[in-house]
Amino acid sequence: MNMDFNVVTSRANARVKQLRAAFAGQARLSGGMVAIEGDHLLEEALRSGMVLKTVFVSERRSVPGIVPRSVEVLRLAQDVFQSVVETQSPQGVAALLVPPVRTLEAVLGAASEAAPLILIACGLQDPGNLGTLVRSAEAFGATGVITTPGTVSAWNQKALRASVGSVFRMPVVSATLDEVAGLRARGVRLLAAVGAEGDAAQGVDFARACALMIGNEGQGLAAEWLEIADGQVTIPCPGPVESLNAGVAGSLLLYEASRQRTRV
Ligand SMILES: C[S@@+](CC[C@H](N)C(=O)[O-])C[C@H]1O[C@@H](n2cnc3c(N)ncnc32)[C@H](O)[C@@H]1O
Repeated sequence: MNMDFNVVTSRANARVKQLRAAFAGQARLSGGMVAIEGDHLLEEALRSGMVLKTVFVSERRSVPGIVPRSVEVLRLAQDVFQSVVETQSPQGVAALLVPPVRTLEAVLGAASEAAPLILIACGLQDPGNLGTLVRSAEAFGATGVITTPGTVSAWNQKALRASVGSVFRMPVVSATLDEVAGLRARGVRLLAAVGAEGDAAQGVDFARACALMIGNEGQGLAAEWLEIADGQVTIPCPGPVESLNAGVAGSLLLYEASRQRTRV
């Protein structure tokens, strides 16, 4: 299908409008689709088995060779392309994709996996932090990531970029307080990451099934999350800082869990 095409010169083109809505995070107008931009994310999306709806290329460049011939491709006039994309991208390629439907069950990992390792982002607002955490979760072998109500979407443009494609592969699911509390009945210990006065991370057993709850950048973990926790864990900081960045704290705890799990 993606051979040669007419150049779309109108911002009123239906697909262009969908792309713009997706970049703006307007799920209803975009038909629930997600926008991505740049060659690297496009490659990661395809490599990760994402279903691409449409690829958009600026008239100034060619269609990336990795795009399957079955995918719809639209060539946009340069001014139309630049008016739609999130950044002033020099790469001139963007795409609409259908995000995969994922369940809480997927976050627990395959039944053959003895001990789920879950990262729970409790009210994180910074998409860079969330993307970083999803990337670290994949790097350190977590089974999935949960976002709680009020947390920025993992499909946000900045979160996608910070995850460098991990969002395409890691199960990231939204869950309520009750659903998270319900994980305890599945044998998952809920560990609240707190800046001070928790058990020192290196003495906590992360090898058993557990979920690490990371709090909001400003307020930390709200009382209701602390109440359902089975324990509190702190990364000791000898330096005179009040707390660590949420993305850093979660990544360090995931590293410690991975270190314990892969110890021989
Ligand atoms: C920037 S901190 C929040 C700071 C907030 N003022 C507070 O009092 O909690 C964001 C989150 O990172 C995690 N965190 C930060 N420093 C940590 C540490 N030293 N040990 C464990 N978790 C930490 C906690 O989950 C915290 O809620």
